[in-house]
Amino acid sequence: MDIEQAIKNIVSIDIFEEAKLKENFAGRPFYIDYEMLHMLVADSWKMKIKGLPHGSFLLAFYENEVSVHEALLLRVLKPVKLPTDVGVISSMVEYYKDNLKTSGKDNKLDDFTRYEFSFSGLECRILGTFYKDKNNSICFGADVENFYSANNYSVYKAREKVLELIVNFRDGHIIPGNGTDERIGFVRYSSSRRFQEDEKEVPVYVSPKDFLGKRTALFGMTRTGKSNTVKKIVQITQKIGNKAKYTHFSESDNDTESFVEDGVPKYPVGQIIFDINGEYANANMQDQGTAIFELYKGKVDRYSLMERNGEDFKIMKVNFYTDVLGGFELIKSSLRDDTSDYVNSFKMVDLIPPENEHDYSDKIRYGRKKAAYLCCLFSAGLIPPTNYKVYFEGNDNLNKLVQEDGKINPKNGITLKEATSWFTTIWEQSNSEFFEDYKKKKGHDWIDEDLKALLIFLTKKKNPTGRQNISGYLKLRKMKDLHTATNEKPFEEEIIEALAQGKIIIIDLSQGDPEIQKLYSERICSKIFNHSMGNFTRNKPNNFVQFYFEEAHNLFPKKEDKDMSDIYNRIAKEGAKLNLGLIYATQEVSSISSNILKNTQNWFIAHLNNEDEIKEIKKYYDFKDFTENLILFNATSDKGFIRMKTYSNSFVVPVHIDRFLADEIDLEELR
Ligand SMILES: Nc1ncnc2c1ncn2[C@@H]1O[C@H](COP(=O)(O)OP(=O)(O)OP(=O)(O)O)[C@@H](O)[C@H]1O
Repeated sequence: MDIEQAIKNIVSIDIFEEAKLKENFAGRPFYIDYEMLHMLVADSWKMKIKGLPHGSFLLAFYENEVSVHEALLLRVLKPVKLPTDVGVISSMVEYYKDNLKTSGKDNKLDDFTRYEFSFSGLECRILGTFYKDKNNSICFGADVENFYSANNYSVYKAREKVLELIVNFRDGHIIPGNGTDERIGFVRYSSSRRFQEDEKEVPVYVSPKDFLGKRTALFGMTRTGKSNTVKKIVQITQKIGNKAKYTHFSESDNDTESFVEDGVPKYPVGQIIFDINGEYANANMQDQGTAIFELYKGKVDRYSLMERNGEDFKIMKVNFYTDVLGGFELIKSSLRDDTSDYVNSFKMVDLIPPENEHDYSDKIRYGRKKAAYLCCLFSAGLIPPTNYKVYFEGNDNLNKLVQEDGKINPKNGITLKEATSWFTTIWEQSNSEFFEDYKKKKGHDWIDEDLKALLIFLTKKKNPTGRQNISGYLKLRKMKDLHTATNEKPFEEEIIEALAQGKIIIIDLSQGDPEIQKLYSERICSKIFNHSMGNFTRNKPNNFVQFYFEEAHNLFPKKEDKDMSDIYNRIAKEGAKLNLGLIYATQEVSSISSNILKNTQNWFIAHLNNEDEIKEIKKYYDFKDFTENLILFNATSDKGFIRMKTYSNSFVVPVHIDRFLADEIDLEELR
């Protein structure tokens, strides 16, 4: 049966008919308020319904009036005391003291006592109410509008089709069935599955619409199945992207809707994975050929930091001489933590070309600054393009200072080597008469603040006549690995184009140190963000682009970081309007900035091993009901066992995520 049919079948279920089967009876409530319900359960009832694991879904039906169709949705939380418990406990203890057997075949309990002992109380959270509206269709409200005295209700365990309807119920009214939903896993309540193994597997579907342009978090310790879940989401996204109505942007399109009517995206969906460990970009032994690049050949472009012999990788290098601003951004990010005075002044230099073409003086000053900056790159060992020359306005007197015959004239174009020696002489002679006279005449220095910062960096001398006593341009040597002298199209432009066509881009950062990983992911994200913002402000359409980050704690701003200009904060806050989605995985929930957490709509939580992380999770949705269970973990059987809250689902559902397997990718996806 295909998924569409399966979903249609769920929709046709009437829980008011099908949930109230005798064999699903779980107990009778004795206390009820707006949030909690306490009920009486018996061991025999529990046996019949194959147990009541923590987190399982129950339905409490109001039974007093035939015309009222109302059922409270409950989640099993923990045992609660019954008024009769004191008597039961003391009687049980008496049996123990008398060394009388209370269990097994030849136990010594009389029928009445055995009956009394078999009851217990159970506390359940009320998650909301299912009811029928005037049109007789089933709706869900995430609270309780009214409750009657407890004796009016009977509680049933939600199983099979009824459970399927509950866990796949969306948005109050919208029930899955629009043909775009995809299976992600099946309902799983607990690590132990003695009873659950006998029960029919109940599939859980997600709406890809929940992920597109939204923020999704995957939290869990290492080896708990986060990457597997990411791969499932990539697969689901790819499937819906294939259904896009148009393959290209239409120039005349000024309709800002991102979806066509049936929840299908208008344009293909681009996906970009920042692959810190290289597990998406490279063949992965442990996962038996489930590396994304192998499965989606032809749809994937892989980028690497280094040349990869014989492998189909594009190299991410920047030509620092032609992309001056882009290169300078990389340099500034790499010097972010260097706060010495002269480095700070260097980082503050403004290399943006003057806007006003006719401001001659500004243009001349900019020309000098740019040339001095390029000399710093050259001195640091970044190879310039062949026959590269710089042109800037010097001064006849200064040219003579550099060489008696004044032959090195920057106005006519000079090599970077010549320019370096030109600037070095100028700085060393900057106390000479020419500069004093200039200042007297013009009221400002020939060497302005920006040029001064660059010349200090270039000559390694803070004092023009002093010794070389700082590192200066040597600090740029690490940029050599990021630089290329070729004149190809910048790789970010290629990436943006490929994303618009709905490709999957994998950025293999596994060969870079953490600083390089940060630099690259920030740079690429900023370029994509700015491109989308440009489209947005010009009223042009943006297709959906989904960003995937593993080990997000290494890249994202820290919790205490309130810098809203940070690119990840911006994607989290403004991404929705630009159709940019964010999917991030980490084991350190507590280190993620609250701006990002607050803007996260989809949550997948696997095992977490400490209180700090759990404390953070507790603050969101109804995860507080699961905190104790999240600490428990069985390394063999619990991989992929998560608690999931998606945007359109009103409550957390415990799910075992399906394995991402190569042979399940159908040809349709690879179209
Ligand atoms: N849903 C699942 N069902 C069964 N096994 C799974 C599932 N998800 C993952 N696994 C198994 O667990 C292993 C670890 O999974 P995965 O790499 O997805 O974890 P992770 O949390 O991303 O780990 P890391 O943080 O180390 O990257 C996989 O090799 C796979 O064999």
